[in-house]
Amino acid sequence: MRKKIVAGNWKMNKTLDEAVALVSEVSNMIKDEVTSDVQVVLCTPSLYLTTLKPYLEGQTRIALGAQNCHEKASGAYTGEISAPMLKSIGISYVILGHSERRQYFGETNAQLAEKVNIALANGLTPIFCCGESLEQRQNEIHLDFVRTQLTEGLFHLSPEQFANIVIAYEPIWAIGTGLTATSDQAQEMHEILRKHIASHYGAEVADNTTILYGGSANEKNAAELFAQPDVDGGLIGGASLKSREFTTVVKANK
Ligand SMILES: O=C(CO)COP(=O)(O)O
Repeated sequence: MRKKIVAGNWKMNKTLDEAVALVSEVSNMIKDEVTSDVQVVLCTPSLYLTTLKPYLEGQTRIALGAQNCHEKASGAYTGEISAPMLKSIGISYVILGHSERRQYFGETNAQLAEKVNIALANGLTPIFCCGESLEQRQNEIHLDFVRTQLTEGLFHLSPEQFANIVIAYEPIWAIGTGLTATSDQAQEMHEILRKHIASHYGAEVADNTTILYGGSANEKNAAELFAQPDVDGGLIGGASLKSREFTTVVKANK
């Protein structure tokens, strides 16, 4: 049985006081209202992770995650954060290859393969993002494009390593636009990705891989998206910045 996950990607939002308030509210709501075994991951700005950790003490259902890490362990990379640093503060998840990182920071599949390696070597679970642009979808090259992102970013891993990967399918045209993929579009891509994983690692590994959907997922559409057989949860941007809305999304992942 694969894990159900709802992860919040806060991106570059919230001051420290706001972050503490949001984590506290989410923690209380989840404690009181969520009975299912869904794993919640809060990917806050890295700057706050150490401060936020005590606010989740004893809260088994919520983990903290980073939004990126560097592909090297240490060195002269001003402004960067490494996987060993995240490990040293007890962080368990890291988003890798978000389309905003690919677009604004030029991250490539080859570089992401290195980031995945160092994240795994430090006991972090990568949430590996993939997804096509609107133009690629209109030109009907989106399936191949996303399959290649997985092949080049992940398929060098052994089956044992791959078992620690979470995939997030985030069509770029749906991110922050209010334009969600329909549940059929999400299911179609998730099924294709699972088959692609099966073609390389076999059906058992593919069946056990958690594949999240991201892109304008919110309290209104989450239940329908999560009801799709190959959609195991969500990577939530805007809707993770409000405690009530995010908790409603978490509860939708039954
Ligand atoms: O990029 C996303 C999560 O990583 C999705 O963002 P939105 O939910 O704001 O569209």
